[in-house]
Amino acid sequence: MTETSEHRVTSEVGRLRTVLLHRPGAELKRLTPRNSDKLLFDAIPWVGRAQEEHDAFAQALRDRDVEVLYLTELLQDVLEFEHAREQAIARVTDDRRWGDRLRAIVRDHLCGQDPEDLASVLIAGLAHEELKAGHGLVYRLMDPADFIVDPLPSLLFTRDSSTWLGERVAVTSLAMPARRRESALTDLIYRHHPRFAGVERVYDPSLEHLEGGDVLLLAPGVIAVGVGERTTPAGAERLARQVFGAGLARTVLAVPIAQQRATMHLDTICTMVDVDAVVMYPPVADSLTAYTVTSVDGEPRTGEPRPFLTAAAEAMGVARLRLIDTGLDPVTAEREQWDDGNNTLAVAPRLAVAYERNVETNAQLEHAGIEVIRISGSELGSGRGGPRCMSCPILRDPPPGAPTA
Ligand SMILES: NC(=[NH2+])NCCC[C@H](N)C(=O)O
Repeated sequence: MTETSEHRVTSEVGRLRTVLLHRPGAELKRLTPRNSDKLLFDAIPWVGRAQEEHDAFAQALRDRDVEVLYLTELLQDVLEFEHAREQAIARVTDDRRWGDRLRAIVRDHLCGQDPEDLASVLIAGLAHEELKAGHGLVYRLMDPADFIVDPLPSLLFTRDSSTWLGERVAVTSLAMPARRRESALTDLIYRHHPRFAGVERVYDPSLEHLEGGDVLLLAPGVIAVGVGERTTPAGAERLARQVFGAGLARTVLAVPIAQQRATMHLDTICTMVDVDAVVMYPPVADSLTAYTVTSVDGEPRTGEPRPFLTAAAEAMGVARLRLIDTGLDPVTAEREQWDDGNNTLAVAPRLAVAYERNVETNAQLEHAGIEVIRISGSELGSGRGGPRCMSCPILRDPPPGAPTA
């Protein structure tokens, strides 16, 4: 592809032009106190309000001339194509819990659906009572509160199931069982949607676990990858091998993070708001380390661990990375980190979307010269994700040259 490519992302902060979002829908209505843990939500969201909040988020982006693509619409588009429908149905019916009889019934049910209804099952799942499955053993012995097809409430966080590196898409390999099927949908979209015809891949769901929330494009050619609850060391090593092979990066920084829910991805503790500035959770700012991985004849070579901020600045070719703290005091910092105060989405250098509730962090950002576009996220945040998690940038302008002093 050329200069005029419609898909290219080389940094976290270059002017955002196109983004993929998922407007939450019926899949959130599936959440109950019984299943929310397994489905990775910390509270039961008020769905109508979550949709309003999401619409306001999308509008804030459009107001800054960002093109917003919706995952559901792209999925419905591709489900018009027979071969894409077949793949989608084959993938969703490949479930060992079912047995042949239930599988045949589900397949029949799905084959009769139009693209809208099929997309809806693929995203919101299929409840026991929604299928008239006759008297087969598997169906009858199933707990009626269980799903035949599990819903995907975390699809809202489009950052994780695919991520763009240069002109290539990485369709990721999600670690949590509740989310694995998400990348079957992004895979389908990138494989069949005319908008993405000819796009090459740099990662695939069959590879080692890697989630987009762990991947930060610190600067053109420099990628940080969090290694923790979601991305494994093998996933980071594989990513390095893939990006070196494709000529997409010269340095990958593997950054170990605590294997906890609060820090499930690197972007829960650190996001970029300028070419040389990050908002970061203070308790980790000094302790975070990075293993610098470089390419020696195409093979990843790993150096000794060093402080993340030093290793990052050096790889990026800046004198230092400016640090903006989450919160003011340790307790506020912990609360605001939990509520995704670190999880900002840069629309351009020094212009970022953030949840309004993180009052202290947003004040710190403004104090440091960052313009903050505040959105409400009381319901959206119940799945533990902020503006960065909820967005997959597809096109950004190249970032302006990073200052060297
Ligand atoms: N990039 C992120 N931080 N994504 C947040 C994902 C939240 C989602 N409920 C999960 O637990 O997987």
